Amino acid sequence: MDSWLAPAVVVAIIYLLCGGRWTFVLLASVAYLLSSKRHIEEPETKDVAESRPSKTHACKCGGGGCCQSKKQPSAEEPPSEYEIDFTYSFKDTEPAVDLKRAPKIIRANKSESKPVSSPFLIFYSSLTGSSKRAAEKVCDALLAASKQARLLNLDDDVDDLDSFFLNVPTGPPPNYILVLPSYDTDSPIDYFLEFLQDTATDFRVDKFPLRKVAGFSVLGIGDSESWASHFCTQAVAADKWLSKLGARRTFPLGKLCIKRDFETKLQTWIDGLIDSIDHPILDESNSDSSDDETLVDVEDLLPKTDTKKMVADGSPTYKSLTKQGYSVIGSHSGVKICRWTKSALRGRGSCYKFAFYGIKSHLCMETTPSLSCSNKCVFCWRHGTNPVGTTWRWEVDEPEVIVEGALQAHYKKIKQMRGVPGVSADRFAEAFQVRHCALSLVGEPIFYPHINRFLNLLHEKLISSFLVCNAQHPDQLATLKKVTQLYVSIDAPTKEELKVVDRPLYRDYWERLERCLEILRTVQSHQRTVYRLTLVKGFNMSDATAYADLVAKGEPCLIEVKGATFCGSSAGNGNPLTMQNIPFYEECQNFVRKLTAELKSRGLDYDLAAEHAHSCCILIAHRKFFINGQWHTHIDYPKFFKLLESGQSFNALDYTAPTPEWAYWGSSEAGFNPEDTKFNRKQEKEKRQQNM
Ligand SMILES: Cc1cc2nc3c(=O)[nH]c(=O)nc-3n(C[C@H](O)[C@H](O)[C@H](O)COP(=O)(O)O)c2cc1C
Ligand code: SF4
Repeated sequence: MDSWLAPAVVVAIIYLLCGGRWTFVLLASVAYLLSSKRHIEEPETKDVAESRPSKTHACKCGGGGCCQSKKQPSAEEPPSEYEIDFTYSFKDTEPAVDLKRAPKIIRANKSESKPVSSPFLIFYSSLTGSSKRAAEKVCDALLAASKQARLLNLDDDVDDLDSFFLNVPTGPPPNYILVLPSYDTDSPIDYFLEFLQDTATDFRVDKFPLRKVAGFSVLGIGDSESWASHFCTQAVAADKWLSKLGARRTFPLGKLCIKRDFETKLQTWIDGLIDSIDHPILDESNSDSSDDETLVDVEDLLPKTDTKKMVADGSPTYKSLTKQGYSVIGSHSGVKICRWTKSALRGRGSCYKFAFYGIKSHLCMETTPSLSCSNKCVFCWRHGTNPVGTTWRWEVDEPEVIVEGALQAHYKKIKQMRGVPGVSADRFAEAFQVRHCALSLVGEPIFYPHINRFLNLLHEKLISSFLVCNAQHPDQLATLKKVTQLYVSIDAPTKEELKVVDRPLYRDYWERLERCLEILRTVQSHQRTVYRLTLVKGFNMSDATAYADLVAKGEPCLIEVKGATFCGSSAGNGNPLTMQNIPFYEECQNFVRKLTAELKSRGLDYDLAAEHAHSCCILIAHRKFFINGQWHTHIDYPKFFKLLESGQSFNALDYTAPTPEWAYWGSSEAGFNPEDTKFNRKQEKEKRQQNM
């Protein structure tokens, strides 16, 4: 029947039955309509009840009851939400730490953006090579699966963590894979984790900067047999911090033990990763979602350990340093006998410091109370294994231990020179009374929290102090007590170039440098201050004008300009320099001429004072050191100690001494002491061959 005909017939019957009274007709009609509506709805309710899953349905939430109220997705219609246990990705690995709430369920929402076409950036860090090999395998597998993939060593290829872990490279959003070993001793990953943590807790930056990456996965490499309670802790922490920074986890954290079926499990993880690319599981639950209550804080995940040693016995860093002739003193200091000390013992000449300041190399000890540094300079050999950091996070040794330890280690090395041909008996005897300490070996000496007590101990022993700092620690520089000579390294004249040359860890590296120069001109103007410029061709030699600006800022007493030294091939040590970057002496001479002209042109009273051609080193001095027609760049050491002992305030001009003429800029000796024997390796070799 037509839908309108039945109600009309009903209304007509009611009208006739109630004798034509419209009120009754109206009430009866409303009652009829209501009852018929209920009748229409009832079958629908029944349909939904029939669609509920049966008790035997395989539920992804593990019986937690979530699906009781939700419609079950069909095969054609993918679910909009996944729930995965990310706590342990491999069932047979031991739990790394005693989790407070386990197993941890992370709820993940399906993202709009798919990482399918995203390029992969595979970051790794490796001290002994296994993580590097694993990362290469991941990379090869991705390339074989026709994905774009690029390997990046976090310690060498990534100069600026900001450009990947605060900002994201431009272009299609990349997918990050991190392959990380774990070390309970200090390792470069500690700095990486410190960086992630600082970024995540820095209120000045975007709370979720890594939302822009397509996704991330972490593969941890460790040793669950020897480090059961610390197994892969650093990878676990990295996984959590990346998530906290807003990155979405596309594949679960893998934790592989190098001693347990490593290759097979690595392959399984890689296969799973590749498989997940086309079926992405995107987890973004750590980014400020309301479900955060189910998550465990990363601090809770990490075992509470004591402060680490910067260089622990037996650690890869320790092995690397000792292999190169360094003696590690305590846990963060080092000493090494330099080639000039050996040369001076054999009467073959001292280093440029003898020509410029009167330091005899056989009386000099090169040491550092902090092997760690806040830069990764291109001309430094130590990349990859060196401790780095912006804050002191290690155990601290007492200065007495370092001074005594360094002297003993130095004397031990001198003793080994006893039988070397050509060693002068007099110089050999003198060498057991160190007179000068060059705090310039590697690392950053003023980073050491007790640097002032350390300097006091040296001075008490009448050992002069030549302290070189990297212009990144203005607070420590401002409170530094008197040193014999205070250096600041100026490795590039502009903000942009400094970033490339020094690869600084601090974001405000340029402001720090500027503050340091300001401190030299003001608070530390009583010191004998020196700018040290290390010239690297193609990096920092083009802009003499900008260097002059920096000289005007800090008004140093002296400017030491030195051509960079080649410290071996770039392979393996992260040093990107080749011989092409090492300037010839002539190029250094041209540079200092330009710089001096630039200084003079703006009324800054500096001039070329001395040179040591053999070391490719030139000294520019303020004209106040040109006294009575003679340069006075040398130091009267006994006077320095006398003034220090007196407690009175004094400045650089109070303990100067005349520079010998053979060290003058332009002299025929070009800085070579005429009393020493010039040793020409090539000629000596030829002579030996003729005598054979
Ligand atoms: C000094 C030292 C400390 C280590 N500490 C840990 C640790 O805390 N947790 C862990 O799972 N593995 C630890 N390991 C094992 C390394 O993570 C493992 O050897 C790994 O393969 C090193 O990776 P790499 O070769 O890429 O540097 C340590 C190894 C050494 C030599
Ligand atoms: S400041 Fe010195 S120790 Fe530090 S990275 Fe540069 S060259 Fe190496």
